[in-house]
Amino acid sequence: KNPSDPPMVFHWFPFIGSTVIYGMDPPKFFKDNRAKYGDVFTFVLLGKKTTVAVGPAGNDFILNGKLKDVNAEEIYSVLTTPVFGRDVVYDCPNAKLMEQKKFMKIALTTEAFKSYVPIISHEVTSYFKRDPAFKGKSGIVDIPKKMAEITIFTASHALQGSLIRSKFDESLADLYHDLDMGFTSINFVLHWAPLPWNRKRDHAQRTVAKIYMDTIKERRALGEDDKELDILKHLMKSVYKNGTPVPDHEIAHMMIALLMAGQHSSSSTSSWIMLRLAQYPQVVEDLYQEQVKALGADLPPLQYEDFAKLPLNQAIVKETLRLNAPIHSIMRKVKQPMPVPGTKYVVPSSHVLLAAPGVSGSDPTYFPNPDKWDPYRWLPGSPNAPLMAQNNDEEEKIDYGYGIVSKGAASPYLPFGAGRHRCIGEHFANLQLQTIIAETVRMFKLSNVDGSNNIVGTDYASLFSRPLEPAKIRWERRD
Ligand code: HEM
Ligand SMILES: N#Cc1ccc(COc2ccc(/C=C/c3ccc(C(F)(F)[C@](O)(Cn4cnnn4)c4ccc(F)cc4F)nc3)cc2)cc1
Repeated sequence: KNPSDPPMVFHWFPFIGSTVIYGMDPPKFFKDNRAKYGDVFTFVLLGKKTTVAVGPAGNDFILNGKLKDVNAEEIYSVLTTPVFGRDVVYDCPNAKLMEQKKFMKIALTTEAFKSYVPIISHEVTSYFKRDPAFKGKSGIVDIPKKMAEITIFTASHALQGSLIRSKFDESLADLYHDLDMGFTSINFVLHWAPLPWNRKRDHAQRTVAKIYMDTIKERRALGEDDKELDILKHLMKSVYKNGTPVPDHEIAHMMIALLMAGQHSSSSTSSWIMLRLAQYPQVVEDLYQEQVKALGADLPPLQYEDFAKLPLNQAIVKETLRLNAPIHSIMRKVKQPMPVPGTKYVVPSSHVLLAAPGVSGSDPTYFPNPDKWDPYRWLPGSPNAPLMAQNNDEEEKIDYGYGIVSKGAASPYLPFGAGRHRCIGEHFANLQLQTIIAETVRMFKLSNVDGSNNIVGTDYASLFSRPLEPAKIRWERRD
């Protein structure tokens, strides 16, 4: 035992270590061990020594780690490459990922977002009108299944274009399901195993990639007639710094990556949002009134500019992501010994680093009454207002090759990560989720089936934490 090693969480068995107790409830595991060992401690996760560093300093240490010290692709590639396909995201040097993120981010323009709002609105309202679970005056529905469908339709149509969206009504839906079976945290370990779902995953990956490549050819043939502002169109025109145009198979694989990212994060988050609104029916009424006051009692069709006038609608997404972020653990391989600033610890190169931004998101130092879901805390004048470590304009900014991002070093609220691997889908996700909320509260009142203000527990076993199912809520159509 090296005196500079961070403290080790007590465990009975080698290899298993603390895997099960961590996997059951990661936030509780982090909180309990933070109380015992402080902000930096090591635990054994499936045989790997995993050093956790929590709090704003821990977030900064890991998320702003230097390329020479920390590596994401060594951890994630075994999970993502079989699903996304080769040569993209974690199956290529980081410099290439930075260029791929630049291409994706450039496509997500304000002009594109303005075109997305009517698309997302229409997908939501037509879904609620045609789905049998929402027939009649009121009813009870298992909401996660419905939100998974709504998010795949809205994300595929907006981000991938109407041609891809139309294919989700046919073959793409089942193929997506097979691909999704391979996107599980079990594959962090058993990615190599010839398990039945891994064979289905591989077949689905090849078939979906081919659908994208055929669509690319279709749209090339359309030429200037093709007016849609989706990412696929933009990637077809993208060229790497070394002069190479992005190959069709890489475009297809990036589109699969974006589909998986957008789908899992938004379907989990939108499910949590619906469950929170059912937990607090008064908030649904406040959201409805907010729209009436800001947009007029006749509630005209939503447009991009409206969301700036709906602060409570925006706060719903922020507060839900504070307590129910889909990614609870961000991991990096340590490449060379890393001294932890302000401590005597040095993290050895055999360790994996784990950042858990959600820990500071639930820390009373920054969020008074942290365990209460209170969207009003993000609006001026709330007693539970966040005590941010420092305000945003002082925050350090940096460009890793895909645009200026805040280092987020001091921020206790990082549901979209920070630094080189920071999310590029944040603005799309916010637009998509806010549109879903605004359309839903126009059509329905929501409440818990038993009228209580309880909420279901979290399933941490899957790759993205999500509500334990079934998660039923009661809806009532507004007359
Ligand atoms: C509520 C929605 C979302 C949340 C909470 C979320 C969260 C995150 C987080 C925490 C990271 C950092 C991962 C790491 O550091 O290892 C990340 C990265 C990323 N996300 Fe998202 N995300 C969301 C939606 C999206 C969407 C809609 C897209 C695509 C359209 C997307 C694409 C990406 C990409 C490309 C990265 C970069 C990964 C890297 O550089 O290694 N995300 N996201
Ligand atoms: N016993 C037991 C037992 C033990 C442990 C456990 C559970 O332990 C863990 C540990 C870590 C994790 C990590 C989650 C994780 C990381 C990366 C990714 C990702 F890469 F995939 C993503 O960031 C996703 N993303 C980004 N934005 N939106 N989505 C992404 C990036 C780019 C891209 F283009 C597409 C992408 F979609 N996805 C998820 C999850 C569970 C259960 C049971």
